Amino acid sequence: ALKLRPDYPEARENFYRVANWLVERWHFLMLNDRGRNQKYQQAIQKAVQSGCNTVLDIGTGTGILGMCAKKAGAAEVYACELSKTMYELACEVVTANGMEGSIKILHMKSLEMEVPKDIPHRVSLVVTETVDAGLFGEGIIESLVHAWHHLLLPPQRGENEFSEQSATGRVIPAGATVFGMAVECVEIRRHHRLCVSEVGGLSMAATGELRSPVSCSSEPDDSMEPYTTERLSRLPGGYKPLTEAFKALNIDFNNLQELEGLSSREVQQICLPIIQEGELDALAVWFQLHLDEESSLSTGPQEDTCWEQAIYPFSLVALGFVLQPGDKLIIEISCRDAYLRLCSVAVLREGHEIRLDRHPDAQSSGNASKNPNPEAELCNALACLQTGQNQTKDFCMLECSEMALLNNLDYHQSFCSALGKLVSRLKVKCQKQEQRPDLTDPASSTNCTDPLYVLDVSEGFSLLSLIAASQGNVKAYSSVEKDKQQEVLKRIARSNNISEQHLEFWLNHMEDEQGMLKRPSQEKLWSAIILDCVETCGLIRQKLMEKASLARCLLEEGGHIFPERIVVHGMLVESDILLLESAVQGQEPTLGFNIAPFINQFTVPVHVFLDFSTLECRHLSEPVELFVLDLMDANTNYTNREVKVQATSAGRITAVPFWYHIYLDQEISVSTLSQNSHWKQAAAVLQQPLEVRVGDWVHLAVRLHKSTISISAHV
Ligand SMILES: CCc1ccncc1CNCCCCSC[C@H]1O[C@@H](n2ccc3c(N)ncnc32)[C@H](O)[C@@H]1O
Repeated sequence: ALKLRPDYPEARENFYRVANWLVERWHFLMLNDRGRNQKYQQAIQKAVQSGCNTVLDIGTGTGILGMCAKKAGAAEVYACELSKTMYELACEVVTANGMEGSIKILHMKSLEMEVPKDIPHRVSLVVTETVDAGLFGEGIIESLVHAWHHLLLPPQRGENEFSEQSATGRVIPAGATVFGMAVECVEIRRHHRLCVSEVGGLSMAATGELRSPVSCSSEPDDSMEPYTTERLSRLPGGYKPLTEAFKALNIDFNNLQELEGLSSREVQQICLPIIQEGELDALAVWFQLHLDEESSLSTGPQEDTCWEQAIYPFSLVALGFVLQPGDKLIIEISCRDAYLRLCSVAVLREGHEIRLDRHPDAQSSGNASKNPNPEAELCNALACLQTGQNQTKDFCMLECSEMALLNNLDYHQSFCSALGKLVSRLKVKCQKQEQRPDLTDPASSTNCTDPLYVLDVSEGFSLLSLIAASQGNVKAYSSVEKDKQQEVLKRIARSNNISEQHLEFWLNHMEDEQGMLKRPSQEKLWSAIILDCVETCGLIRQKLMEKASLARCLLEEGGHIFPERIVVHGMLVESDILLLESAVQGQEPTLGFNIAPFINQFTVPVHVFLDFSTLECRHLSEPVELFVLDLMDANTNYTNREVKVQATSAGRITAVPFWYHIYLDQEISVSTLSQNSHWKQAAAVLQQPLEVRVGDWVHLAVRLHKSTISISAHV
């Protein structure tokens, strides 16, 4: 659609969302990582010069590694790519670099490839970088086992073998070493477990077990992810190592037996001394990719690498459980279902062991007197872990952003105050009408014992309906849909003396947005409607203004929409990392190959899921108000605004990060940039960086069209 009508705004907005999805952001980071590209190039050159002259690039992406092999003089180069978009891109890139005749690119997964159907004979070299932050997440083990069986010449046997290199197969990278470390990190903790005992005046004692989608149990459960990923060096508040980095696993990609044995390797336990006091929040995992004997790439947190680490959050032990120096942490490592799984199973403290695999209330803190042989106790603790018999099944799963929202006390306290103000204001109004009924308008006669109606159409898990109901004489409607989540709300309501009939559930997924937004009943209107305005990624929710105008018609006299106003703030920054994550910067980082113009078609002008508080950047201006959205009065809204902002430092403006002050009423507001906000921020990346001197006035053209913010700048 964009190719046909480049100015068509809907296509443009959808393209951004689609482009973000089609081409993963790490492509830009990878291609801009000159060090990585050069290391791969050198390893490939050495292999080709030593005789590997038929090459297969598995997961070619833009084709860069295949082109390296060709340029190094390989006689035959093949490449395969499972993503259609990347396959087509690779074809364009190879053609643009004059190699279309000499690299055969296949749009298929390597596992489907056969000799001679897809490639005429077995190759002597496979290059690939099909790895994710957890190493195995892109299926590299399975791909290499298949490659050794079907696509590669047999490996070199022993040193004395005289067969020349070209008759033997080899893989680049040659192998990997996986490292781990136990960390304390509040930022991880608040995204993966409930950290508060009371929220918005509601006790959370009755919630039951709440879990994020990341399970650290060694039991593979399809609804859970084995790990999440974070860039430890960029987490707000940082992290605290609780153990030295330990070597978790070594794998040789040129050893088929080792590759095949990986998933049946017995579970490994290691015992780690705690080096400083702290709460066990997660295990962080990274790796070294050994391209060959000489060079390797690392994804470690201490490197200046751009890669994320795999994070295994810990959530089973009671909050406030502090590890002490002298403790020993027992960790279990397994990769049975092709995923690397690590979990902490026990702590050895002064001769007795504290099991970490049970829920706190089932804690049997054996002690030295009762437990003469802690190791025996530990072994049977681990044994029972194998069967997973002690994983409590009845828990409620929340997204990480929902868990962080639940832990956001300021957000809920603000709503509690704003709703309280509205409810008392409406009650006073009603009493006045009761004392002096307006005879000219019989409909205005209201019975003040009737409850007020409040509707919460927040996306996902939300406590706001309960907070409304807890104001007294309020009938609250919630759009929470999942059964388990509704049960949690009911349990919280009961334990906070909110009667069942003051809480109803409406389903949010009615066929159209009108479906959800209706009157509470024929003769009633809402006193308050709570809308969800900003997505976790930092963008305005789609169709927000339509929903707001619909909601306004459903309010009773004096009723209110929450929030009533959203003020968008932003500032001018110079940020190289944002450039590196959004577009390939010329030909130089990509070894002189002409790749940038092709992959940069997928550049999106707005970058999302940013942590602005830890983004490496230079501030070139003060924060400035960019835009105001009034949800209570549509007439004051506009779609364009010219904002002038003065540069306070000289530099090159590359982006305009923005965030929101969400006004619940005239005085009470929450910021999406606040310290324990569950929101991330977004940034408009400028088409062309803009040089400014101190004092220069920069004109920003801010446009909001269908919830998509676009910003252009000129001096
Ligand atoms: C230091 C490396 C690093 C460390 C941590 N995080 C990121 C990185 C950077 N590498 C990320 C690559 C990750 C994606 S893999 C690259 C491309 O290959 C494709 N594919 C994947 C498997 C596969 C297959 N069997 N057959 C054909 N194609 C295949 C994907 O469709 C993708 O386009």
